[in-house]
Amino acid sequence: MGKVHVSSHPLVAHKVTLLRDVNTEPKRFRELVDEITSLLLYEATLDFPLREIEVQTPLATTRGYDLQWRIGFVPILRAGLGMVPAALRLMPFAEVWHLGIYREHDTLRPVEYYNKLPQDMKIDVALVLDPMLATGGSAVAAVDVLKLRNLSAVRFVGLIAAPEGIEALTRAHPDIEIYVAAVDSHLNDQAYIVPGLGDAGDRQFGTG
Ligand SMILES: O=P(O)(O)OC[C@H]1O[C@H](OP(=O)(O)OP(=O)(O)O)[C@H](O)[C@@H]1O
Ligand SMILES: O=c1cc[nH]c(=O)[nH]1
Ligand SMILES: [Mg+2]
Repeated sequence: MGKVHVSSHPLVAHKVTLLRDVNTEPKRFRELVDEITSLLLYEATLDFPLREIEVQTPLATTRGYDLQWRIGFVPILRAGLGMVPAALRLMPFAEVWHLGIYREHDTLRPVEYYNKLPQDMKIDVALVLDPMLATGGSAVAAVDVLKLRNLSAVRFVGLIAAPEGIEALTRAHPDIEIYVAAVDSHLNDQAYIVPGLGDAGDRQFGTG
């Protein structure tokens, strides 16, 4: 059974507050997305399995560790793109599999528009990256895509979630782990997260 991990790190709380602020400009907004992603990924990888290896220091041979899992990042376009640099900085050996999904304005249903994922992804764990978990439609669709490729170890890493999104994602995929910086109050009548931060894609890329 998966679990919902809501960060209790003081730096995350501080940075999410700046991220929410309507006066935060796209440049600072992108920096904050990057900084919070680093902190969340620290938490999302805490239990990754290790394999013992030997390492030669200038003085001696000693025990060292290598990560056992091959890691893939699955950013959901567009807004998930802003989480990729931090992810690759921490895990430069990981693969990045882009998935284009947008939320249709009227129906709020997820529409997949870019997917070049091969049937055999040759990774052991997928970290789905998307700042917002609102109705959960986009995240559920992304995990559906991964499960069709027989990936069972999937973690969702996001910045802000609505209770409705958490409920939808855990109901559709009870086995996945969810890592977020904050869980907000509710969705408004256009399914925006309240208080939230507005449109994460528009705020990063200045398109609002
Ligand atoms: O949980 P949901 O109700 O599916 O909503 C969340 C989705 O909405 C946003 O993307 P959006 O559709 O705005 O696309 P964009 O990233 O291209 O702006 C966000 O980045 C998620 O992918
Ligand atoms: O509040 C929301 C909901 C969906 N997508 C966003 O970018 N923000
Ligand atoms: Mg958007």
